[in-house]
Formats: sequence, C-alpha cells, structure tokens
Amino acid sequence: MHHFHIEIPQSLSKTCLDSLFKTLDQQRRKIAVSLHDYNTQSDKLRPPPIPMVSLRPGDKTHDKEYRENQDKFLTRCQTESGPVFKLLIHRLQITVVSGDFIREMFLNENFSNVDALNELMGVKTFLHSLIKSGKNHDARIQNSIILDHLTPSLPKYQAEMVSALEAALVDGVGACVKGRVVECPITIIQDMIGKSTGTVFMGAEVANNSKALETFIMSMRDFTSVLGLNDVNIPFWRRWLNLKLMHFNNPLKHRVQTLAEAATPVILERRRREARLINEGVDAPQFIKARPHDILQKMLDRFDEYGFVDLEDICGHIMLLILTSVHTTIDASTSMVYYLAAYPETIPVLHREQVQVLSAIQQERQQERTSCLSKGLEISPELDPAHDRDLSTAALKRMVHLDSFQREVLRCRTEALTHFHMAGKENILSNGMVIPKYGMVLANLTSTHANNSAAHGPNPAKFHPWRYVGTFKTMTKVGVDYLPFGMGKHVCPGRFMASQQTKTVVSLMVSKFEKIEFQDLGQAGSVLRTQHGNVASPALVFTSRG
Ligand code: HEM
Repeated sequence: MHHFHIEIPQSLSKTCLDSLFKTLDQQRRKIAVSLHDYNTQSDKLRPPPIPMVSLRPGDKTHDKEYRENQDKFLTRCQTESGPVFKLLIHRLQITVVSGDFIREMFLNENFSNVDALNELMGVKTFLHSLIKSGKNHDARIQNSIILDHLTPSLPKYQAEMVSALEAALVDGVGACVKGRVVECPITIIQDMIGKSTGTVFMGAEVANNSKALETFIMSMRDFTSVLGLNDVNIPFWRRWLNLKLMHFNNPLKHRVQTLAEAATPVILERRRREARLINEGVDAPQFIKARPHDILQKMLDRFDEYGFVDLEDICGHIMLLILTSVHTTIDASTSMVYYLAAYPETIPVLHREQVQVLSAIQQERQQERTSCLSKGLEISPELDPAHDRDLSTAALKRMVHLDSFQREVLRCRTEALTHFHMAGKENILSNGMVIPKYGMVLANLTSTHANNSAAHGPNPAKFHPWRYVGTFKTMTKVGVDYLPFGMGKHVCPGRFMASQQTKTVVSLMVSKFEKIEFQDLGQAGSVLRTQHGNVASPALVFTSRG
C-alpha cells in the first residue's frame, strides 16, 4: 500500500497556518497602528471647536444675563471658555472674539461690518435705493468726501458750527438762572447737531429751512424704524419683511426729495450771485472768498469727478452722510452731557481749563498785534480782537482735560458686545479655530475697554475722566483698546468732525451752565452705558452761570 507521508503536508499546513496567522496578526497590528496614527493625525488637523458658553439655569439664551451686567457676564464667558466663544444672543448663534482676536477680525478684510448689516437687515439694497451713482461700496464716495473735503476744512467750519450749536442751545434751554428742568434733553442736542451738521453739509440757508432741519434730525429715526433697529427683540427675518414693505414707500426717499427741494432755490441764488460778481469784475481771490464752502458746494463743483447724476443723487449721497454722522454725534454728545451730570466735579475742571486756554490765546494774539504794530505792519483781519476768545479748532486742541473726558466717556459707555462682522469666506483664527463662511462675529469690548489696566491704567472698570491727560491717547486715536470708531480699513473717517463737534457741545455746556443735574439721580445708571434700543433721555436741571 502506498503511504502518503502525510506529516509533510500536515506540518506544512501547520507552518502555513502559523505564518498566515502571524501575517494576519502583523497586518491587524499594522492596521491598528495606522488607524491610531490616522486618528491622531486627523485630530491634529481637525480645528479646535469654538466652545459654547453654558446657559444659566432657566435661561434659554444669553440675552438676559448679558443685559443684567454686560461686563460680569463677559468676564464669566472668558473665564469659562477662553477668548473665543459662542453665544446665543440677539436671536442668533454668534462667535465672540476677545482681546487680540478683535484686532485679527478688524484687520482681516474677509470680515465685513457692512456685509453683516446687509446679511441681517438688507441695509445695502435699502441705502442704494437712495442714490443713483457710486453704488459699488468700493467707490467709497462718502469716505472720499470726508477725507478730501470735510476733515481738512474743519477749522474753517468751526465758527459756523459754534454759532449754530450755541443758538440751538440757548433756544432750547432758555433762561435758567434759578435752575430749569428740561424734560427731554436729547431734543435740544438733536437741534444743536442737526443745525450745525446741516450748516456744514449744505450751508446755513438750507439748514435754516425747517423741513431740511427735520430731515437732518429725523432720517436716522426713519432708518431705524424701517430696519427695526430700535427694538432688539425683532427677529432679523421680520426686519426683512419691514424692509420689503417699506421698499415701495421708502420714507428716506421723501427725505432726499425734501433736501433737493430745499437746495434748489439756494443753488440758483448762488449761481446768480456768482454771475453778478463776474459782471462786476471782481478778482480771483475775492471771487473764491465769496464762494460758499459747504459740502454741497464742493460736491456740485466736482459733479463730473464723482460721476453724480443730478441734484437728487447728490442729496442721496448727503443722506448717506447724514445717516452715518448725525445720530452717532447726537448719541455721543448726549451721553457726554449725562456724564457731566453724573460726575458734577468735572464741570469746574473743564470750565477752568477752557478759561485758561482762551485767556492764553487772547494774550498770544495781543502780543502778535503789538509786534505787527511795532514793525509798522498792518494787522491782518484774522487777528481781529473780536475773535480772541473764539472756541476755535486750535483752542479745542489745547483742552487736554476735555479730550481725556470725551475719550473716557466713549470708552466707558460703548456697548460691551459690538461691531457685528460677517466672514466673507472661511477664516482660520491664529489659534486654529475656524469661523465658517457667513459666520457672524461680535467683538467683546469688556476684554479691551474695561478689563485692561495695561492700556488704561489703574482701575479700568471705573470712570476716571482725566486718565488720558499727558498721554498720546486722544479721542480720535483708535486701537484695539479703544474701538468706538472701529479700526482698520473701515475706521470711521468722520471721527475728527465728531470730535470737534462734541468738544464744542461740552465746552458750551460748561461755559453756560454752572450746574447740570439729574432731576432723579436714580435714572443715571440707565443712560451711562449705551444699550441696544435704549432711547431713555431722563430730565436734567440746568442752572446758568451768574
Ligand atoms: C461720535 C460719533 C461717531 C461714532 C461713534 C462713529 C462710529 C463709527 C463706527 C463704529 C464705524 C464703523 C467702523 C468699522 O466698520 O469698523 C463708522 C463708520 C463710518 N463713519 Fe462714523 N462715527 C461717528 C461720527 C461720524 C461722522 C460725524 C461722520 C461723517 C461726517 C461719520 C462717517 C462715517 C462713515 C462714512 C463710515 C463708513 C466707513 C467705511 O465703511 O469705510 N461718522 N463710524
């Protein structure tokens, strides 16, 4: 019988199986190792998630806790979740950035404030319906007008601004030697800023037209009511509906027409006057001196350069300037007056500084006149003694306590969560966190404005009006530690006019009134910090200087 030696195949099969198991085991291990490697690697590649801040027991969103105490809430958020976190607030899920991440947001052109407002409220379409030219935001006509024509001419505008502001103040408060209650002080500030801005933008003739003045003061109110901005509880989709309904009966279009109607006779008269001067043969310097220098005139003179279509188009562009300037300046001036009332010890300091600065300037001008006379030179009209104590731009620049007071008011009052920005595309922050395309971002100013003694000195949570005296930090100097005017490419170009105007308002207040007091001190807290939708303007008692 033929025997197969079965041991060989048996032993072969055992070896084979053993080696197969070995191989399989090795493969399994390899797979396990590579899976582990893959997981660790992709863990490394996966961006760190942005943490959502916990909700207080019983709360469904963060709104209530934020409203109760902005700084306390945001400090809790940062302690719990670090500098970048998510909140459920303003009916949205929003990423909040703190500290240096705020700088990252402002300096990154992929984040845009206008796009955020447009996404939430459809602002662009609405505003574009007011103009016929320059609809491309990159044209930045407003910026160019402000930078090239408004800011450089501010010293020239100052005399007209002072007289408009002063007239409206005297008119509004009236005689108050024994103290006078003004029930709603913001209306006086509205008249002051409306008249003086109107004078700079369109000349005194237009600003004195009551319908045009109303347009200057009320346009922002129309804008906010169309967009529902004065009620933070209106969901953003509801605002869209408002916008659609208003599109066909846009109240601001009527306001633009009002401006055009008020401007037409004024422009015709200006043309007649020019023709007269030319007929009379006046020389070029005299002709230039006699020309109006308001922004309307500058826009008319550069009609082709800017590509304007007609007067209504120009007035549409002026309307865009009104919307960015008037309300913000009224808001800032009003809060400064309330801070004077809440911190009455500031009034004598600011008044004393003003008297000292004006006396020093008067003396210098007197010396210049004496020197001219001693050299046998004619005294120039600029040295007219009647203007020795004017609240000129140069005088305001010397008032360092006033500047510090104003910067401090703006630092302390600015809403703690502000500067909505939207990501135009996916953005990776320097800590690796990802803000997706269309992600909404807010800046946490508590981290830079309030809890920042490195930038603001001791006790930054307190209002200290003179903390910037002797520093280079002026009211218009923006940075991550001071953001009322934003920063970066879209920093507010009108802040120099705002500074000059609000300084004049406060200077007039402290020179005319010895005391400005709350009628009910209990209401002070409600106005010292801006809140979305807060339009409170509690009564003040004004007492004039003897
Ligand atoms: C105290 C008063 C004012 C405050 C608090 C203020 C604040 C601001 C802020 C926060 C921005 C947005 C910055 C950003 O997007 O990063 C801005 C932009 C702007 N502001 Fe002001 N502003 C004031 C007065 C004015 C005035 C008086 C004018 C005009 C004369 C003006 C014209 C503008 C314009 C045209 C922009 C848009 C800039 C751009 O998109 O490039 N603002 N302002």
